[in-house]
Amino acid sequence: MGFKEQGGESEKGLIEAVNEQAGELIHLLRCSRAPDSVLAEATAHLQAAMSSLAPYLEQGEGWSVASIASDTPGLGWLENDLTHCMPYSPVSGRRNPVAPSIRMWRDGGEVRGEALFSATYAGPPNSVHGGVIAAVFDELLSMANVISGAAGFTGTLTVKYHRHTPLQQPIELWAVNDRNTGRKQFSRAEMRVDGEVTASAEGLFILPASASDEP
Ligand SMILES: CC(C)(COP(=O)(O)OP(=O)(O)OC[C@H]1O[C@@H](n2cnc3c(N)ncnc32)[C@H](O)[C@@H]1OP(=O)(O)O)[C@@H](O)C(=O)NCCC(=O)NCCSC(=O)Cc1ccccc1
Repeated sequence: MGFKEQGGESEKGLIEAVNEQAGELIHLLRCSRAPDSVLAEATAHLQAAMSSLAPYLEQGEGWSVASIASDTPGLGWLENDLTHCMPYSPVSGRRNPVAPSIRMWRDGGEVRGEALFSATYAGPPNSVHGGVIAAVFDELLSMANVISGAAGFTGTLTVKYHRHTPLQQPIELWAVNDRNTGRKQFSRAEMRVDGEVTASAEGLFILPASASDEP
């Protein structure tokens, strides 16, 4: 996988803006208790929006089937925005409305970031769903691999849930690639709240035997 560095700010075009709005829509659907008349009105608006978009649905091979951006020249990632190379990711993609609010950046040989989970991602009361936490770790560990020079497939992901990870509070993200041995990549990551670890993870990622199998 040939990631290359790019300079400048990532452009937030209409595609990212409309996805941000759709994310807010998901939040409103998940958290509001609107009367039937309002739900019917909202449904009509949504059907109109779906009718507008449907003719532009892409099928088969192409950018829409991968979280990695084949429409981003060179699969570029930015030092201050590691999610740039996976805009369609369900975990961090700004062109995917199901993704929670996540930023990740490079800090030397480590990945740092911040996440804020709305009630859309709730599991236990006031807490982030454990499966969502695992998904974020998968992405975070992958980013630690990316900045080490290559990203393999997740082979084994081990998550330890130390305490509840709260909703609606900034969650500090951290990850590092410890070592690469042959085709194996070993990485660690943590989520912290006010400096306290709420969850940690270890990942063993496997680089493909041939370049044609790259993730
Ligand atoms: C590629 C591989 C993981 C391994 O297959 P092969 O290449 O044929 O492996 P081979 O048999 O040649 O063994 C080589 C060495 O590796 C070891 N080893 C092998 N497997 C495991 C293991 N599971 N766990 C631990 N170790 C394992 C094995 O013992 C051997 O060790 P040895 O040399 O004897 O010491 C394959 O099973 C697969 O595709 N799985 C599905 C992966 C998948 O779907 N993941 C989720 C989606 S990706 C994602 O989400 C990340 C992402 C996010 C965003 C964007 C981008 C990425």
